[in-house]
Amino acid sequence: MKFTKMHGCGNDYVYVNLFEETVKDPAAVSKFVSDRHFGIGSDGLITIGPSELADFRMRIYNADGSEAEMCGNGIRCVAKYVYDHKLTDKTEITVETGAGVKTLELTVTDDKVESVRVDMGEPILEPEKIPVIADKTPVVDEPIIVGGKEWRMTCVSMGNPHAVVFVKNLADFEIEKTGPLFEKHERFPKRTNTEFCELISRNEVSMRVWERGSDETWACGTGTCATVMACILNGYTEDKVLVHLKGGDLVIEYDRAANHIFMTGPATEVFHGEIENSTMKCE
Ligand SMILES: N[C@@H](CCC[C@H](N)C(=O)O)C(=O)O
Repeated sequence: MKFTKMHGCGNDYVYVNLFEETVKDPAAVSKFVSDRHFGIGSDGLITIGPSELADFRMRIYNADGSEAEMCGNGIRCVAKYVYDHKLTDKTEITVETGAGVKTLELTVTDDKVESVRVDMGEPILEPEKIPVIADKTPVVDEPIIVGGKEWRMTCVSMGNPHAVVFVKNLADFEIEKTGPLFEKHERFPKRTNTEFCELISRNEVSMRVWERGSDETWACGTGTCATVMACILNGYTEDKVLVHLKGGDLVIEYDRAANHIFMTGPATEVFHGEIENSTMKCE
């Protein structure tokens, strides 16, 4: 199986081009390739293939093999892959995801994609659609007991579920202790991604993320959008925010008139490789 390793702000995936390759058991392949000791090393697997609804279709599998609806950093890398590998010459493309069709604008320098602006669509705030067990809409600054302590969360779906929690002293925050308890908390029927954030100003936020199915990652595009929406719902920031993540920065803009969120950020190709299906025990 030929693959390409790419990342967006350090959120890294193994990408497989389904125009050339077949992946029979993506959940098992994702678990194998994601292993940083016995596999390739990544936060999961992303496949790029044909679509009947859009220019391309992407599917995203977390490191534990579970399939997610959408990946913000991944979709920017998909745009870079299809343009740089000459599957398209368009600089505005559409990509089908489990969270609907997204439109992307590519910024190209020396015939390579440098950054991508994605229309991430409407933030979803109804608890049953996120899903989170709560009795009010939107779920803003809502108390939740996790690990014997009361926290406050704001919940947003960007096609996938997010709980946003504001903390002080983010650098020292014990994310590996609290993240898994949020992820598997009974109030999240489909588990959740959790963003822990510290406000810097009305236009700047720092964020760390515990991802459903992939543990702590260095960035999360959908999580960054959910964070900015949570900041706006709590009255903490303006509509355009620079978000600092462990692996880089993303710019998120909420267009109130359209009720759409736009994400702009980099996409990077690291290396290509080939791996035997027998090595992955997925023939
Ligand atoms: N890293 C991603 C989100 C990947 C999926 C997530 N772990 C989930 O299960 O919903 C991003 O950049 O958005």
